[in-house]
Amino acid sequence: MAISISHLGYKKLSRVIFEWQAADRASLLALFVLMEVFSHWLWCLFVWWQRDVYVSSVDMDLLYPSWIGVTLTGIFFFWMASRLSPLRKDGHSLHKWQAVLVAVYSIYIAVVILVMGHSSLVSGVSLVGGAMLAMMLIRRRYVWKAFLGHIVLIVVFTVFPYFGFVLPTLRQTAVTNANAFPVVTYTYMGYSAVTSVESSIYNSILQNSKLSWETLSQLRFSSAFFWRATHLYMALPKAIFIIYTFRTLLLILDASKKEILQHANQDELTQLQSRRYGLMQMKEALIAIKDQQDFSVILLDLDWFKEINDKYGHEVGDRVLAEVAQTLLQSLAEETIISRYGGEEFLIVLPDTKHDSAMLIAEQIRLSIANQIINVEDDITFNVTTSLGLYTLTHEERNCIKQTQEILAQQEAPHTTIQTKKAKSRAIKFTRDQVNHPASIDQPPHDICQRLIRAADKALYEAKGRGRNQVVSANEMCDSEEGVATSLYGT
Ligand SMILES: Nc1nc2c(ncn2[C@@H]2O[C@H](COP(=O)(O)OP(=O)(O)OP(=O)(O)O)[C@@H](O)[C@H]2O)c(=O)[nH]1
Repeated sequence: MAISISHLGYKKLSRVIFEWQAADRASLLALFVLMEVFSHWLWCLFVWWQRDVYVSSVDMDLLYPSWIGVTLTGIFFFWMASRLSPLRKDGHSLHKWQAVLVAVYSIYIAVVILVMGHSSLVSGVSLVGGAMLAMMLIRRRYVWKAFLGHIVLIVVFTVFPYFGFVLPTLRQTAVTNANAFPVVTYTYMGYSAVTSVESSIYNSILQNSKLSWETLSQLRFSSAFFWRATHLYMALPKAIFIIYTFRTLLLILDASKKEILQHANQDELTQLQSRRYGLMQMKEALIAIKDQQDFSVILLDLDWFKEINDKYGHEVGDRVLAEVAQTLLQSLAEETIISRYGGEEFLIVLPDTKHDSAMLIAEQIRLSIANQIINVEDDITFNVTTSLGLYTLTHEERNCIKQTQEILAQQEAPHTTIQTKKAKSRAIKFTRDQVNHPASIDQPPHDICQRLIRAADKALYEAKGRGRNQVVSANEMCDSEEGVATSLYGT
């Protein structure tokens, strides 16, 4: 393998395997197959060793050619595992080798199922599990084709006997005496034969309702027990291994999903929420707000930031942004939504905060940042100032919006209730789009976040115009002029 794996822990090792090159993963699959073939080889050795015991359960004439077949297949996969890794750069022949690998393995497994007898456990695990494992490690197109071919082979083998073809099977199959113990079986057993074998085993083991070691050791003479144990031996280690690999894959997927979400939701430089995630959180907070609660939004922009960049360089500019973000995180409560809205602009959402409290908080933020000393080098320090625009959506205004939504909804209906003229005219524009997108009148208008931010932005613009390093409230501007109100309620 290309990577030394001795020092890697379980999780790291799992991740490393999925980051391997295609050729290394294909040779890993060849090695897994080799392990499986070797376990089949050991089974043949065991049966040959105990041939006196199993001569009545296993067709010994077929055991030897099967054993030779298993040995040759094992040598082939051993050779293939050693050939695949050096193929890393040659994609074309790698594809060819992958196709050969799955084709030979599919035929091998089909023959194993055939000669071992149709155990649903072995065929199920091989068909589904083998395909899943191979899809993780080599080209999916080949595995898919092999999977379909495998299904065809199983169907063909199943219907063959109905056309008079005798297929070879290692299993001696015919019940000669189901009541004797040890039971000798020669045919493929039907349900009633299996039941009688089970009950004779049960009666023999539990003599006088007690477990007897002597009768327990006699179990190995039972053909039914032997073949069940064989099928478990063939299927279970493979099933456990495949489920383990799948679990590992899912763990890696979970970790990757978490990483991707973190990248999408977090701004890398400041570690604050990204603009998209901040807006999403803001909308959720707006939906969750209770009847009597007010909702405040602050837009904060660094003053003369271009000059800082020009004077000290972009790296220092980046550090300023990161330090301002840290100040925001430290000075605001946990439920506050803080996101990087643009280059040097931050959006702060204060759910359940009245206008006066929000003004106090904004003023505190401004002071904290202004008092923060930025060190460029040992002897060079400076301060940055910020301008903040604030807007508070009061619960009265929200009620007004809600009422207007109701008015517009009722205008669709034949009977309308009488509403105050003022509320109607203020809110009608705000909710016009909502009626065009009729979700629910309990939901805020779909672009309400943009409108609140737009109002805060007007106030921010005003703060810049008044000389920077100050907080301006859009609500106070709203009381003195119509501009902000129009931007909030208009389109
Ligand atoms: N270092 C750094 N600079 C950035 C980043 N994003 C935006 N900027 C810079 O921020 C500056 C913003 O400049 P302006 O929009 O003119 O604003 P200003 O200089 O702060 O002036 P006022 O906002 O009017 O006080 C630009 O020079 C951008 O290049 C960033 O991530 N890192």
